[in-house]
Amino acid sequence: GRLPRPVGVIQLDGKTVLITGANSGIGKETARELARRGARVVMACRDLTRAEQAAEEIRQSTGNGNVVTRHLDLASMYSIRQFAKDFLDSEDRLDILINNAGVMMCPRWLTEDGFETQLAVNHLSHFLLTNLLLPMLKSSAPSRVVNVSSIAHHGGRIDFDDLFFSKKPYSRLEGYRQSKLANVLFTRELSRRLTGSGVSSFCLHPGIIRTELVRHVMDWFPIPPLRALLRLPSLLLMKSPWQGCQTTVYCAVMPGLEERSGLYFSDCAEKEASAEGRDDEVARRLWEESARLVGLKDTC
Ligand SMILES: NC(=O)c1ccc[n+]([C@@H]2O[C@H](COP(=O)([O-])OP(=O)(O)OC[C@H]3O[C@@H](n4cnc5c(N)ncnc54)[C@H](O)[C@@H]3O)[C@@H](O)[C@H]2O)c1
Repeated sequence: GRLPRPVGVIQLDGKTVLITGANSGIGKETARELARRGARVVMACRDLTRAEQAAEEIRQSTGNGNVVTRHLDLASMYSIRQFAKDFLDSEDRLDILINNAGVMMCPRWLTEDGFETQLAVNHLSHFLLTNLLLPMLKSSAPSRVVNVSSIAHHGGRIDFDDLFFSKKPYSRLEGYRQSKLANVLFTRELSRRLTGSGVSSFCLHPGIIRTELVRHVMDWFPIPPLRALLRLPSLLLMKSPWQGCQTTVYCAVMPGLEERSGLYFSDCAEKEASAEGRDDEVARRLWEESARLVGLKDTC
C-alpha cells in the first residue's frame, strides 16, 4: 500500500474536503491522511458522538485543528437535503467530495423514503448529495468527486424493473453488488455530464480491508466462538484501514488524474471496471431513474 511518490507529499492547505461515513474504517483513515496534508476536513456522519471522538483523535494525531463533524444520515433524503443546505450556507468551498459511507449485506430494510437500504445508502444518497453540492464543486474547480465502490460491482446488475427487490426475493449479496455497480456507473455518467466543468470523478475498490463493514455478515454467526473463528482468517488476510484508504487518497490528490475522469481504480492504479460498469446506456438510464427517485428536477 505505498503511495506513488508525488501523492505522498502533496499538501492541501486552503482546500476543503468532505467525507461521508468518516467516523470508522476506511473513511476515518482517509480523513486522517487528508488532515495530515493540511486540508479543512468535514466529517459527515450519522453518529455524532462517535464522529466527534474520531475527529478529536485525528486533530491530536495530525496537529490539524481544522477537522469538523456534521450530522448526516444517508438513509434519509430529508437529512441529505438539510445537510447540503447547511453546508452550502456555511462553507465557502468544496475541493474534494469523498462518497465513502456504505452498508453491506444488511437485511431487506426499507428507508423512510421506501428505498431498499443498500441502494439508498450506497448510491441514491450520494447521487443526491453530489448533485446538491455541485454548484460549490464547480465554483471551487478544479475539484473532484471520489466514490468508494468495490470489486463486488463485478457480477452486479441494475434491475430497473425491480430496483428495491419488491417483486423478486431479496438477496443481500445481489443488493450489495447492484449498489456498488451503481457507484461505478454514477461516476462514469457524472464525468460525462461534467466534461469541461473542471469537476472530475473517480471510483475505486479499496482492497479487502478489516473494518466494521462485515457487521451484518456476522449476524449469521450468532455464537461467539464461531465469530472468533471467522475473524481469524480476516486478521491474517485483510489489510488495515490505513492501507484501505490509499486508493481513495490517490484518486483525491494525484496530480493530472483529471484526464482519467470517470474511471475505476484499485491499488493506486487504473483498472478496468466490469462490462456492466462500462455500459454508457445503463449509466444514462440509472442517472435518470435516480433523479426521479430522489426528486431532482434539474441535474447537470
Ligand atoms: N472493507 C472492505 O473490505 C471494503 C471492500 C470494498 C469496498 N468497501 C467500501 O468501503 C466503504 C467504507 O467501508 P468500511 O469498510 O470502512 O466500513 P465501515 O462500516 O467501517 O464504514 C462505513 C461507514 O459508513 C457509515 N454509514 C453507514 N450507513 C450510514 C448512514 N445511513 N448514514 C451515514 N453514514 C452511514 C458508517 O457509520 C461507517 O462510518 C464502503 O462504501 C464499502 O462498501 C469496503
